[in-house]
Amino acid sequence: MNVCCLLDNSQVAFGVDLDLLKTSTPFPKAIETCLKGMVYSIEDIFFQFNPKNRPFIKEVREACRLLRTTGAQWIHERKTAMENGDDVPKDILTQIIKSAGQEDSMTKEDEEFMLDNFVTFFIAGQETTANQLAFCIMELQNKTFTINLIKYGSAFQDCCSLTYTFIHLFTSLQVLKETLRIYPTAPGTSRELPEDMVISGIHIPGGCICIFSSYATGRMEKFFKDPLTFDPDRFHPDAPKPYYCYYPFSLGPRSCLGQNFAQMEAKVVMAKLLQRFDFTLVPGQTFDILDTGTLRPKSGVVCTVSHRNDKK
Ligand code: HEM
Repeated sequence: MNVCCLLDNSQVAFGVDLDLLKTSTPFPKAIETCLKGMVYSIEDIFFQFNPKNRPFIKEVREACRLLRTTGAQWIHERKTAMENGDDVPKDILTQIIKSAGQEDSMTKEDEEFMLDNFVTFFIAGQETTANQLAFCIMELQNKTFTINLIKYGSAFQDCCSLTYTFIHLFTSLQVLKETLRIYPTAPGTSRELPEDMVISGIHIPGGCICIFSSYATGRMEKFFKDPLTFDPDRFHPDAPKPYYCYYPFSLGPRSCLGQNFAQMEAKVVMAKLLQRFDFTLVPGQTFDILDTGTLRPKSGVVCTVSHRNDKK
C-alpha cells in the first residue's frame, strides 16, 4: 500500500516515476524514519539530549537529507525544463515553481521553505492514505463487516465478490469514511490558543496547547452508537451527519490540504485492487494498532493475494 500511494503521489504531484516496483528505493523507509523521529521528540522533549539516542538521531537526519536533496533535484530539473520551454506536466510541482517565480526575488530562505513544503507534502500524503487502505483491507476480513454487507443484499461470499452494491459502497466513500472513523490514520491534532477561551464551560488560558483526538471521539458511544462495530451505513447519504465529532482530516483553515486528493486516491487504488485481486489475511495476525505518528496495523495486514481471473 505504501508503494502504491508513493507511486501515485510522486507521479501525480511531481510527475516523477519512482519505478518502485522494479527497483528498491530508500524512500518509504526514509519517510517512516522521519515520522518516528517526530513522534519520539514530541513524546520526550529531552530525546535529542540523551546520548544513547544519537545513532537514531543520525538516521533521522540522513532520512531528512535524502528527502530534501531529492526535492531539490526534482525542483531543479523541472525549473530547467520550464526555462528551456519544454512541455512540463500541469502538476503541483509546476504550480509551486510558478508561484515562486511571481516573487520579486527568491532568497535562500524561500528556497528552504519550498523544500520544507515538498517534504511535508511527501510525508503527509503517503503514510496516511496507505495505512487507511491497509486498515480497510483488514476490516474486509472482519466477520461483522461481512454480516453488514449481507444486510445490503450483496452476494458477498469468500472475502469480497464484487457486486454493484459493494463497489458502490466504496465509490460513495462510505467504507473509506468508516475506516477513518475507527482508524484515523492521523489520530489527532493540536492548536495553540492565542487568548483565554471558555470551552464547554472550562476556562483555558491563552498560550495553552489543546490536543484533539479524532481517535477518541470516533470511538465514543456518546457520538457513535455501538462504536466498535464497523458499519459503513453510518455514512449513508441519508444518515444524520456527525457533528464536530468526526474529523480525521481535522477542521478549519489549517485542515488537511490533501483531503480531496487523498479520498480520490484511496477510492481509485481500492477499486483497482479489488477488481483484480482477492485478499485473504494470513492467519495469526492481530487487529491491533501501532502508533508511529500515524496509526498503522500492528501485524502489517499480511495477505495472500490471488488474481480474480485465476478462479474462472
Ligand atoms: C487518509 C489520508 C490523510 C489523512 C487522514 C490526513 C490527515 C491530516 C491531518 C489530521 C492533518 C493536520 C491538520 C491540522 O493540524 O489541523 C493534515 C495536514 C496536512 N495534510 Fe493530510 N491527511 C491525509 C492525506 C494527505 C495527502 C494525500 C496529502 C497531500 C497529497 C496531505 C497533505 C497535507 C498537508 C500539506 C497538511 C498540512 C496542512 C497545513 O498545515 O496547513 N494529506 N492531514
